[in-house]
Amino acid sequence: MPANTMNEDLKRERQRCSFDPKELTYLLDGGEEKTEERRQREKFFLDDPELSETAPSDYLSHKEKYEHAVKKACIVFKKVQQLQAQGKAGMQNFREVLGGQLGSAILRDGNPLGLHYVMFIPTIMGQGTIEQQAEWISKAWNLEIIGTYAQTELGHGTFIRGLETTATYDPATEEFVLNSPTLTSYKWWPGGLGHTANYAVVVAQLYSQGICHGIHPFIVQLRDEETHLPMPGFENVRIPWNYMLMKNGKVLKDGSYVKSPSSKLTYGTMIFVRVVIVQDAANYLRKAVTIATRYSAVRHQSHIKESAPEPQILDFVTQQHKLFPQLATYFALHYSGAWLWDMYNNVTSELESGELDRLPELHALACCLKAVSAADAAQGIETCRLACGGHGYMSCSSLPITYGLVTAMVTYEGENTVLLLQTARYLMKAWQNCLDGQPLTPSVQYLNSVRRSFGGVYHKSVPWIIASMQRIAAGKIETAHRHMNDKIKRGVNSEDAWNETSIELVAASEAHCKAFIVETYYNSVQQIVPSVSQQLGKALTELCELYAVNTLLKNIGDLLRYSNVTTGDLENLQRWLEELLAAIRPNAVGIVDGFDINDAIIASPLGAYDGNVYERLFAEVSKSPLNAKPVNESFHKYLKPLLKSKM
Ligand SMILES: CC(C)(COP(=O)(O)OP(=O)(O)OC[C@H]1O[C@@H](n2cnc3c(N)ncnc32)[C@H](O)[C@@H]1OP(=O)(O)O)[C@@H](O)C(=O)NCCC(=O)NCCSC(=O)/C=C/CCCCCCCCCCCCC(=O)O
Ligand SMILES: Cc1cc2nc3c(=O)[nH]c(=O)nc-3n(C[C@H](O)[C@H](O)[C@H](O)COP(=O)(O)OP(=O)(O)OC[C@H]3O[C@@H](n4cnc5c(N)ncnc54)[C@H](O)[C@@H]3O)c2cc1C
Repeated sequence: MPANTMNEDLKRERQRCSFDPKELTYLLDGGEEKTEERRQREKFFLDDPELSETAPSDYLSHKEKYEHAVKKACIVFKKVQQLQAQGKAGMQNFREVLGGQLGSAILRDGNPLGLHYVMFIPTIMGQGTIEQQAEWISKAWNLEIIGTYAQTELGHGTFIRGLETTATYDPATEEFVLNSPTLTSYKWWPGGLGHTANYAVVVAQLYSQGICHGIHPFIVQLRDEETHLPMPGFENVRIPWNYMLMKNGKVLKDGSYVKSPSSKLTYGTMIFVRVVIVQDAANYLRKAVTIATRYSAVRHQSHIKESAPEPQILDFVTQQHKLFPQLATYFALHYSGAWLWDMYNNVTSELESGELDRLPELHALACCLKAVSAADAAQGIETCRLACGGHGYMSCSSLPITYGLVTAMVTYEGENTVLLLQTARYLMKAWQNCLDGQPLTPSVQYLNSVRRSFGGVYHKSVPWIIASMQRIAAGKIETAHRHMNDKIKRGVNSEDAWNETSIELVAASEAHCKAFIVETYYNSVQQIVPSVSQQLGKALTELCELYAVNTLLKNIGDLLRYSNVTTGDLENLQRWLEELLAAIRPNAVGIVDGFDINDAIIASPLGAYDGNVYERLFAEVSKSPLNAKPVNESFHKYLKPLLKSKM
C-alpha cells in the first residue's frame, strides 16, 4: 500500500459516521481555539527531530534508557521554557507535557522529572508557608533544583503513621536531624530518588522536646548542586529549621510545636495526585480503545455468513461488547474526573481560609474515584489488548506498556483496597447519620431517598438505572454497617469487627463510587446535549446509556438482592444493551477520531489514523537489531556445535 493512502475500511467507516468528529474534538478540548492550541503544542514537541524516536528504545539497556530519558526530559523542559517565554506555558502545560499522554509519548521510558512537577512542586505549594514557597518554587519551576517526593519506605507505603524515618529538632543549633535508623526505614520507590533529584520532600516522624508529633514534610538536599555527588552521610543528616514545610504544623525555634488546624492537611498532596490520576487513567483508556477500534475496523477474520467475505471483526457483537463499553467508560471517567477536579479546587480554596468542612467528603470521593478509575481503566486497556489478538500482544502495539502504566496507578498514590476502605469509613459514618436523622453531605444524600422508597418499576431510562445503582449502594452500605455492628454486639472489638467486615466494606465503597460515576456522567451529558448537534448529542446519549446499562448488567446479583427488579426487566436490559451496541457501531471509528490523538502519541501500528496496519507492523519489526542480519552469531557459537555433536 503506497505511503499515506487511507485504508479503504477506515474510509468507509468515516463516511458512515453520523456526526463530524471535529465537533467532538472541540467539545472535549473546550472549544475550537483550545483544540488548535493543543495541536500546536503537540506539533511543537512531536515534530522536534531531537524528540522523535529514531529507533525504538525497546532495544536500549536499562542504563541507556535512563540516560535517553534524561536527555529528552531536558529538551522538553527547554522547549516548555520557550513556550513560557511566549506566554503559552502554565502548570497544566507543564504537567501535560511532562506527565500526561503527550509526555508519555515523548518520554516513552518514563520521565525522570515527572515527580518534580507532579509532586515536589505541588507539595511545596500545598504544605509550605508563603516564605517557603517564595524560597523554593521559582528555583524548582526553573529547574535550578530537581525534587522528588520521598514518603514510602522499604517497610511502609500504605501505613504512613508507621513510617520510621525521624526528624528530631535540635534547638541548640535550630536544625532538624533526619535519620532512617533501620533497613526498613530507607526511602524506597520515590521517582527520581536514585540518580536524578538533588532535593526531596521527605516525610518523617517529627520529634521535638522528646515528643513525637507524627508525620510532617521536610525538604532535604540529597546531592550537591554542582557535582551531583550524594551529600555526606545518610544517618543523622542535619537540615536548617526552615526546611520543615510549616504551612500546617509548625515547630518554633525554641522547639515548641504548634499543631496543624488538622492533621489531615499533611495528606494534601496525595489528594491532588489522586484527583489527577482519575483524568489520567481516562486518557490512557481512550488511547487503548482508539487503537483497538481502528484495528477492529481494519482486521478481517472468519465468517458471519458463509456466503459472505470475511467480515471486519468490529462486526462481531462480542467484539463490540468488548470495545464500546470502553469508549463509554472513557467518557464516564472523563466527566467524573472533571467534576472531582472542580471539587478539589473549591475545597482547596476553602482550606486556605481555614474552612475544613468539605475535606472529608473530598478525601472519600478522591479515594474511591482514584481506585475505580485506575482499576477500570487497567481492565479496559487489557480488554482492548486481548481484543486485538496476537498483534495486541506485541510491545510495538503500545497496549502492553499502556496497561503497565495504568496498573501502576492501582498501587501508587494509595493502594486501591486501602483507599476503598477509606471511603467505606466515610460511608459507615454517613449511614449512621442517616439512621440518626443527621444532615448528609451531597454525595451521600441518596441514602435518605433510598430509605424512604422501595424503588419504582423498570423503565428504559438512565435515571431508573441511577436509582437502581443507588439502591444497590445503599443496600450494601446498610448490610456492611449491620453486619459490623452485629459482630460488635456479639462482643467483637470494633477494630476486629471492621477487619472481619472489610470485604463487604470494599464492595459497598465500589458500589457507591459506580453510582456516583453514572449519575455524574448522566448529568454532564444532559448539560452538554443541548449545546451540540443533534447527531453528536444522540451519540453521546447512546454512550452514556451503554455505560449505565452495561454497568448494571455486570451487577445482576446485587440488583436482584436490593431491588424489586424482575427477570423480565433483566431481559429488557439485555435487549437495550444489544440495541445500543448496534446503534454505536456506525459511529465507533468517528468517536475515536474525535479524540484527535496524534499518531505519534498513539504510537502503535494497529491504531494509526490511516489504518495501514500490516505495512506499519512490518516496518516496525524491521527496526529490530535482531533482524539486521540474516543469521545471528548465536547460531555459529552455540547451535551449530550442538547440531554437529549430534551427527
Ligand atoms: C489513609 C491511610 C491509608 C491510613 O492512614 P491513617 O493515618 O491510618 O488514617 P486513618 O486512621 O484511616 O484515618 C485518619 C483520618 O485521616 C483521614 N485521612 C486519611 N487520609 C487523608 C487524606 N489524604 N486527606 C484527608 N483526610 C485523610 C481519614 O479519613 C481519617 O479521618 P476520620 O478519623 O475518619 O475523620 C493513609 O496511610 C494513606 O493515605 N496511605 C496511602 C499512602 C499513599 O497514598 N502514598 C503515596 C506515596 S507517593 C506515590 O505513591 C507517588 C507515586 C507516583 C506518582 C506519579 C504521579 C503521576 C500522576 C499522573 C501524572 C500526569 C499528570 C499530567 C496530566 C495532568 O496534570 O492533568
Ligand atoms: C510505579 C510506582 C511509583 C511510586 N512512586 C512513589 C513516589 O514517588 N513516592 C513515594 O513515596 N512512593 C511511591 N510509590 C510507592 C507507593 O506509594 C506504595 O507502593 C503504595 O502506597 C502501596 O503501599 P505498599 O507498597 O506499602 O503496599 P502495601 O500496603 O504493603 O500493600 C500490600 C497489600 O496489603 C494490603 N493492605 C495494606 N494495608 C491494608 C489495610 N489497612 N487494609 C487492608 N489491606 C491492606 C493492600 O491492600 C495490598 O493488597 C510508588 C509505587 C509505584 C508502584
